Amino acid sequence: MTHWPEGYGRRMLTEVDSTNAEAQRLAGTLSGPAWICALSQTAARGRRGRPWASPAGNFAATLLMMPREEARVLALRSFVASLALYDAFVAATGRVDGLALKWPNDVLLNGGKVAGILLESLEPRRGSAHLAIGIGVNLVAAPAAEQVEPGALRPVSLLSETGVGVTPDEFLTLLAAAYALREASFVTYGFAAIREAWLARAARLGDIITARTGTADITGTFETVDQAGNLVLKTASGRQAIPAADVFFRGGGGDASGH
Ligand SMILES: O=C(O)CCCC[C@@H]1SC[C@@H]2NC(=O)N[C@@H]21
Repeated sequence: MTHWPEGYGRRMLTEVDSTNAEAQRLAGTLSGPAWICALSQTAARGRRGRPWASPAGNFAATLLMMPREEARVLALRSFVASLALYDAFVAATGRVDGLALKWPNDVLLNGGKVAGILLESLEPRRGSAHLAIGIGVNLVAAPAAEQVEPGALRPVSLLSETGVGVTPDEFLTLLAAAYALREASFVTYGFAAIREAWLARAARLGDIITARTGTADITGTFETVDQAGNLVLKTASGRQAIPAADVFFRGGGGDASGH
């Protein structure tokens, strides 16, 4: 049986516009990290201003934290959180088959996107910056493939891919426990251990992929993720370290690392 981790608060909401928006409203009022979970969201947001479908039965939560760190260290929580998500899926299903991580922080199941993360840093309140790690998981339902942009991976749900039914409440406990462990590792040992574990679960490492940065499409061999969390591609014009982009796989399908 998984226990709720010590030191983390928990708020369960029936409905909210967005748990990240709620985190923003709560920033400065909490004395420690807290999970804000909602059974449904009416205005959930995804990365790059995209909407995120958040029907009842799926998981929606934001971890609000206030670590006293520089922005570049805060941003590495993207990897801490995606690893914890991976761990939570393993705990929920009892298997690693078909699970993989896609840079920067998506979780893939059987080549489709089953979970996404939206990391937002919030204006400093009472002296310390806040970080909102918003996590959405398609536990029971996923949008139709036509609803995502061309070339993006097909959305999948945990239920449709594995037959495993998990409630948002159960998933929150698994995720909070997994996150607390990965966070402790990050704080104690730094990014190196997180990076290594993340790379061992990475989808398409060594393959040719395309990173769309907003100003350019960069295609090259996915070599690694560097110490700063950048995606490193070996391209025809040399090695490029990319801090932010959407990644596209050839053929769109995207397989799993099978770690
Ligand atoms: O685009 C992505 O892949 C990130 C999706 C993040 C969605 C989650 S659901 C909980 C939290 N609240 C939001 O409004 N967004 C995040």
